[in-house]
Amino acid sequence: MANSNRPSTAIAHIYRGTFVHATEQTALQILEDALLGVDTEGKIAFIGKGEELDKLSQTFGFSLSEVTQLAQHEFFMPGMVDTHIHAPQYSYAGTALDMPLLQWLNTYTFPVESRFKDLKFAQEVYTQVVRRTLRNGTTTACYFATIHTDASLLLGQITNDFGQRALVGKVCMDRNNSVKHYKETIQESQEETCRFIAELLDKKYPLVKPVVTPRFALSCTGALLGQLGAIAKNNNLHIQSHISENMEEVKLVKELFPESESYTDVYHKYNLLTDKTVMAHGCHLSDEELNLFRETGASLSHCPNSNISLCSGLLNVSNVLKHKVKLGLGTDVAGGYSASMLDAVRRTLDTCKFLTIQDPEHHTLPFEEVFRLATLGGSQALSLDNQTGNFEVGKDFDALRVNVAAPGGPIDLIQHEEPKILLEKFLNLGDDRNIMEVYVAGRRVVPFTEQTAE
Ligand SMILES: O=c1[nH]c(=O)c2nc[nH]c2[nH]1
Ligand SMILES: [Zn+2]
Repeated sequence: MANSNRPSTAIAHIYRGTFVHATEQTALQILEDALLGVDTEGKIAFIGKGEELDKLSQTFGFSLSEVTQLAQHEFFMPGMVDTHIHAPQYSYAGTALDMPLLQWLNTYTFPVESRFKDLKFAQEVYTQVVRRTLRNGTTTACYFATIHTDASLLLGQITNDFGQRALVGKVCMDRNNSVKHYKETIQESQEETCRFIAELLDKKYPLVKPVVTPRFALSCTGALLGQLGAIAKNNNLHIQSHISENMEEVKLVKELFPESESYTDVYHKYNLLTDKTVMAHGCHLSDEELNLFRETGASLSHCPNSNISLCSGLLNVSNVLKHKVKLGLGTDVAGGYSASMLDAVRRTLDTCKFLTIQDPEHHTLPFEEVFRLATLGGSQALSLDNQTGNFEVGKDFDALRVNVAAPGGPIDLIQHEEPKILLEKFLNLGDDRNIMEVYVAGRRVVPFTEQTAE
């Protein structure tokens, strides 16, 4: 039986072939010889079996010649969701990985981010990061920008122009003892956040939304955290920040906020933990703190490349999932040196294995579960799972057309592999050469068009 609704809008595209995705019930569902229809609004109109072609074509009013057939080693998978990435830090990605977090921020990050007052520089870096992430299969990204409102608005414009789904945050910080010119007064931070939200919403970009972004507890006074919690609540907005990334940071937060029971409690007190909150890292959270995440509906972004590169810690993903906390993956450019979500998948698997080496009782995640985290898990972590994350009728068609045997690509196929093996090979060995096309809300955004080409 085809899973179909009565058509309300016309069908724009029909694809036939293998589709792989995650669902609530199963980490990897494989649909072989499936038919998927996308309507003119970019939504999935039906998913059926190849043998139902005649019936579907009558119901939905398309002709058989409109069907695009995937080749033998091709499949569609949902676009990947990068739940945590710093767009300005792309300017030094792949360098500056020789210090722990707080020294790294003071030495590299703050001086570079302060340059984004310059809109020309911002335009250059932000265009590159959006192009690079899209080409690597990130259909949704949750971005930190910098404290500069106009440059942050520019990032919103660029994601919209390229057709990437995005949450964009103007960073808020009214504390910075080391790079004194890179901070705001509490009043500036509050007023500029309101201006950023109003101006971005005013643009009515269909896929781009603002996210309230206190950098982390050490960069903000309690008063600012409280104001940002109120702004998010009054406007029903997403919230993003960092939590419990490295031990020195956790210790300093305790000293700075002695009235709070834990790092998580600091954010909770200021109404910053909601079901639209995503917190990066969480490597050193206690079980009680994880319970508070679950109770509030807040989620975590696992950023394994960054956790390893800055020697911050190893997140125990199994324990997070055991506590039923929503979890996605993040590249955390540039603490993480790679802007590719395929790297985040691999480093997630590596981190599990490090933990298993340390403790053979530790349960290593199967690759299927990590695939789910990179797609559906990320959409849930960003509370966007009613729009994206998998192939369900009514969701937007956010998808990657993968050819595991792409000519000139990095994968040699020795045998006729089944779809599950093709996906495993792509996740472990593939790169952008295997991603033939990227779709966001039904629109093909890679290869780039004349408008989005250099
Ligand atoms: O990985 C990180 N990158 C950052 O830019 C940052 N700021 C606060 N905490 C942070 N952690
Ligand atoms: Zn970060």
